[in-house]
Amino acid sequence: MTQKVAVLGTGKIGEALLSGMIGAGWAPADLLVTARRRERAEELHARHGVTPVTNAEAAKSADTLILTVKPQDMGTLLDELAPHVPADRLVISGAAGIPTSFFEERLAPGTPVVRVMTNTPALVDEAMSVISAGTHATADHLAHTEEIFGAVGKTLRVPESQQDACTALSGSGPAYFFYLVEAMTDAGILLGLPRDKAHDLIVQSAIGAATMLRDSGEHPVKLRENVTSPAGTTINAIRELENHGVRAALIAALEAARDRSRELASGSKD
Ligand SMILES: NC(=O)C1=CN([C@@H]2O[C@H](COP(=O)(O)OP(=O)(O)OC[C@H]3O[C@@H](n4cnc5c(N)ncnc54)[C@H](OP(=O)(O)O)[C@@H]3O)[C@@H](O)[C@H]2O)C=CC1
Ligand SMILES: O=C(O)[C@@H]1CCC=N1
Repeated sequence: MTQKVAVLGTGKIGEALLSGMIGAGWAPADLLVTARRRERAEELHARHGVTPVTNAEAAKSADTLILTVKPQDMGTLLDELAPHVPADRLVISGAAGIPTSFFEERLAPGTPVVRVMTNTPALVDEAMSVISAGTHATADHLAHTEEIFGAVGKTLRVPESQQDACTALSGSGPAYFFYLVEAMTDAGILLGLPRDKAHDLIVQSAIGAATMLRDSGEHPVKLRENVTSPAGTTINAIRELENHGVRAALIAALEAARDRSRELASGSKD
């Protein structure tokens, strides 16, 4: 039997997921999308051949509903959806912070809910998607969710109690690396390199380091030690990073992201 999947609130994450699913073999005819603005719905149809519908139509005709609106818009979307979602639909939330109980309290009793935190490398099929079951989600629901998010990268099951931490690490994670590249490119300019050359040097170093982290099987400390020659250049840079508290800043930054994820749990506008 064909499984229809609807993405509700198809913005950056929703579109990356759609695109990956189509690339992995899903038929556009089996994919429904909703958007708040008509021109956005038309754009998605033109780009991917998917069918724009209303939120209520999606709830009635898709087997799986993937909700990818901002956390602050989730309450409004659920108010609109709840009367139309039969209890046998799988509801997957891609929103930061919002617990599965938020959905279970608003949808028909027994509705299976799965919470997923993915990240923007979904655009290049290198996402990290972290998956947790709600009260009524079964092994089949988790497997189906893995099949969907597996189209855009890696998946990992975690207890829901770890979702806010995972949001801080991998959900927001790409932003920290982009920030580092931006700062290191600025350093290149300070050292007299043209911006485009500095950018290329840093990006290729990032790709090389990421590939080694993934493929070498070595601990990051060992990989760093291999770059750090006695009385060499790298140790001078590392001393400055330590002097400026970069390690402590990163720990505090991720803790702040985790805390914000917790605050988003209510789906309120604050
Ligand atoms: N961006 C990221 O790196 C990540 C985001 N997330 C989570 O994914 C979710 C989406 O984020 P992102 O894609 O960045 O956000 P976007 O703003 O790009 O996408 C959300 C989309 O939902 C639309 N929308 C809002 N309300 C409704 C509604 N009632 N009916 C239909 N469409 C609606 C918005 O319309 P409009 O364009 O008119 O505003 C927008 O296009 C968030 O919950 C976020 O926490 C998770 C991991 C990473
Ligand atoms: O910043 C945010 O709230 C979203 C969730 C994880 C990444 N971006």
